[in-house]
Amino acid sequence: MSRPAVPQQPLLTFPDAERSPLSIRAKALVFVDPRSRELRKEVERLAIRPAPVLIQGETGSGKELLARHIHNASERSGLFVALSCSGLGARTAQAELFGYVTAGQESTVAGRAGWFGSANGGTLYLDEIGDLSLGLQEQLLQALETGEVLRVGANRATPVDVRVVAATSIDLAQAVAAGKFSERLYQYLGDGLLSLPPLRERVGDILPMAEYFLGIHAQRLGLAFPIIGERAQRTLEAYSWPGNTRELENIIHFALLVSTGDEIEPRHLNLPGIGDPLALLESGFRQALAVDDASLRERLGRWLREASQRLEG
Ligand SMILES: Nc1ncnc2c1ncn2[C@@H]1O[C@H](COP(=O)(O)OP(=O)(O)OP(=O)(O)O)[C@@H](O)[C@H]1O
Repeated sequence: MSRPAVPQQPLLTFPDAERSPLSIRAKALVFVDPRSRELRKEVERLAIRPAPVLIQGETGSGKELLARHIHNASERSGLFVALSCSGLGARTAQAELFGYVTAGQESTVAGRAGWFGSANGGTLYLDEIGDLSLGLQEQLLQALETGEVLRVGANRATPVDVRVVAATSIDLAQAVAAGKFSERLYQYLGDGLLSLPPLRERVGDILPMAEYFLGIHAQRLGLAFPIIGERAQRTLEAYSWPGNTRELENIIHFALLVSTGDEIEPRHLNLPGIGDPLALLESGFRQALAVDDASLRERLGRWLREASQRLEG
């Protein structure tokens, strides 16, 4: 039996308020490292299935970009609606997510439809799904399983055709074990699990991404396109990138603005430790401790101690 059509809602504003103003939305996925290329194959495979997807990855690693890519590759005709579950109001979350009806019908169309209804025919991206309350997790699962939502204040359920792509930066299996996340929803979403490795484990992506960000920011700002010098390249590859791709983009944007010649050098990279002599000495100490030869280790240690005393004095 075919379902009654649900009108498409003319929306949307994406909740971008928490994003760094420096960050721009990449138009392309830069996936060069062998691990990323494997992941890409998995993404293409999952994208064309109607099933939900769960993307697990550290903050800034590219989960939303991947979700957009999945939506585009799925050829679903509706909108891609991005929602951060951590941004939902404690008391209004249910109405925000599933919509509501009011006697006077004075609310806006978007308000009535809720995020779920707004993604009808398209994809609902639920960032940090672990932040959803257990009650809403159950309602979400029910909506996904039945293809219907019950708006707050409504007597009848409304049919919806929504594909969910959820994302998390925490290990949801642990949240399930701790009783904080619904096991059934985890199993439902986990059918399409994508694990996005942190940037430090995709070293082959670092320089191509750096070049890519340099290109788009240089073009946007009308600046000449400097090259990334050999030493700066090694520095970028050796850094641990706790903020992942978003941090890399910010570092490259900064380097573009502060470099004067036609080459980016390590001193242009605003990374912890670079240009800070005490931090350099600290890393020297660490390396000296690892030296096999005891007398050399002792001499290096003495020399480094003297140097740091001079610096501190
Ligand atoms: N593979 C990639 N190629 C090009 N740009 C990328 C890639 N991955 C991420 N980016 C860019 O890095 C930035 C961060 O990505 P995104 O917002 O998708 O990360 P996220 O994991 O969803 O972050 P958060 O955990 O904060 O929600 C964005 O500007 C995005 O366009």
